[in-house]
Amino acid sequence: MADDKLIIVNFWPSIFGVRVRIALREKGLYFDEKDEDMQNKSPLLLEMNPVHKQIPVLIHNGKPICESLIIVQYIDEMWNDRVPLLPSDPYAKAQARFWADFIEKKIFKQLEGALGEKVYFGDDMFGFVDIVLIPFYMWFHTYETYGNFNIGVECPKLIAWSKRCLKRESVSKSLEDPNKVYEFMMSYRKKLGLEY
Ligand SMILES: N[C@@H](CCC(=O)N[C@@H](CS)C(=O)NCC(=O)O)C(=O)O
Repeated sequence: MADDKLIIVNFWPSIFGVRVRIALREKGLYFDEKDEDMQNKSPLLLEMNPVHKQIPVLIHNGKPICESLIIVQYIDEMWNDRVPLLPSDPYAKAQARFWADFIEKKIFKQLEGALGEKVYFGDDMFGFVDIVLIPFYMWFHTYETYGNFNIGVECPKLIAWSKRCLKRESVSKSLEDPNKVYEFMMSYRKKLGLEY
């Protein structure tokens, strides 16, 4: 639909918001974004997501869709005439949903095993699981610094996969600069009175 109006209610460092950006860009869709002040949520956010009052919310022609995984699946179903983000085979689809759910629990090491030698999580097809996981990349530097570990040493295949994903315009245009995210975290912790 050419006259679709799409708005993401977002907060720029959010991993969840980036998923929505990537999915829309994979489908070649134009969207606007409204950045929220999370300390002072807008009436729009409270109206669009009255249950959780969280970003991201995708507003499609005035109607809100909440929860990033649900939003990405909505985008895939709504624009099913373009590159699919989920496989059509029910078993492969169930597997993709399983790993997306798993990512929500953030267990990277086992994801390294699930990726194996594949180009993307959906074999040659960049899709749902890739979209759900890649936004964490912009936080890797912050996790590593605060957690004092090196993701590249622990999970080299995940890092190589991240680089492949970053070659896609939908991903590189959607992710924020990891240094900017780190600076945001530092100033946030400072504001909370934490030393480091
Ligand atoms: N399960 C949600 C998580 C969204 C989420 O945690 N959003 C955070 C920002 S990254 C938020 O809005 N926090 C504000 C709050 O919880 O009051 C999703 O996948 O969309």
